[in-house]
Amino acid sequence: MMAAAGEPHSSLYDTIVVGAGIQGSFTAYHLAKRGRETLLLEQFPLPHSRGSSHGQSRIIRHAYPQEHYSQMMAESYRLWEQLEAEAGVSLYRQTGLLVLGANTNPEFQCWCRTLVKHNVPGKLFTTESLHGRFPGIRPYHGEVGVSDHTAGVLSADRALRAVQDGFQRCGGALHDGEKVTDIKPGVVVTVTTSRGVYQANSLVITAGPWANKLLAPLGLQLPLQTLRINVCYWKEKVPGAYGVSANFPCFLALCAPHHIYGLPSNEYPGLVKICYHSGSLADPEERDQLPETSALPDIQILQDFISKYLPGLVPEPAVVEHCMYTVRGRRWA
Ligand SMILES: Cc1cc2nc3c(=O)[nH]c(=O)nc-3n(C[C@H](O)[C@H](O)[C@H](O)COP(=O)(O)OP(=O)(O)OC[C@H]3O[C@@H](n4cnc5c(N)ncnc54)[C@H](O)[C@@H]3O)c2cc1C
Ligand SMILES: O=C(O)[C@@H]1CCCCN1
Repeated sequence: MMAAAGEPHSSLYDTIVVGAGIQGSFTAYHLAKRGRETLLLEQFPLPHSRGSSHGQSRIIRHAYPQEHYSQMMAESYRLWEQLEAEAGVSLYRQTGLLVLGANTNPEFQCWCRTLVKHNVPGKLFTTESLHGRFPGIRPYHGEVGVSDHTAGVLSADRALRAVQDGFQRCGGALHDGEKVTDIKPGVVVTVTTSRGVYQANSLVITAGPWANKLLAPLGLQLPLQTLRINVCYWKEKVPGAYGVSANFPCFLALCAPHHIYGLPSNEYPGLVKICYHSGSLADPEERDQLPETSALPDIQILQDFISKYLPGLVPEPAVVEHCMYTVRGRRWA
């Protein structure tokens, strides 16, 4: 249980942030760095694995088909570097990212245009040069590739800890195991929790999959859906063959209805994290209640992909963890 850091000099905070996932934690951290009296409220004792920010790894990349994401990334990399320096920890490991697809695929062409437009260092691979550079990848249907050399792996859990510690170092108050149960808007907003009542000049809600639950009593709903994601890890037939030290990159394969993505084996030696960028509708309060529908199609899609494209992996998930996505409608947030 995180100790509640220094309480504000007055009973009124400048800002209350609801939700200490990566979004809320960074929001609170940058507010406190700017001298704002900030309270960060988290319903579960930290660290926890119920939301979207937990786990060992995330991909960071410049390459996004969504223009606005690519535009934000230069500053994002700089802010990550700043946090690493302040926290004295390493959070980012450059591995490069390979986007795999058919060169006739409009989405693949969009990725290539984005990389060129933002002068992202990278390389185009023919089917032959792709297999030559990445022997562990079999371009099953003659796919080609384009790489983003700046991409890499962020240590997710370590990043959360670093930014929450930084927030408290800047005088922020972090209350975990304290659920927000009521919000009363007004010139001063009043926030009631399972342990107290607080007031602030402004409120930021970064509740991830729980956002609409918090907004409902205020008569607000966002067009969001929450999905249960299977975070699958697959065993290397030759340990290390798909590892960071074998220069295996993060990858995104545009050869399924939704993306399939993977990271080089690192956090669990001998196991490679490869997931399907979709999942089943789930309430965050009942995330692991299996849906009535048939066996999990995403795992079957992954097994089929791995059998065809990544012959050096055992096509049976060795470990399956879970995470939540919050997506806008059927399109991805
Ligand atoms: C499997 C998976 C892989 C991903 N891979 C990548 C990747 O490679 N690269 C990338 O950039 N992104 C990736 N993402 C997306 C990224 O992880 C999420 O966008 C991000 O973690 C969302 O953070 P958040 O803070 O919005 O949500 P969360 O982490 O869910 O945080 C919300 C927090 O609010 C708290 N909360 C909710 N209600 C209340 C309440 N009433 N009172 C108090 N606290 C409350 C919750 O307990 C939770 O801690 C991935 C996500 C998943 C699930
Ligand atoms: O955002 C990312 O980079 C990864 C891969 C794509 C799906 C979501 N997670």
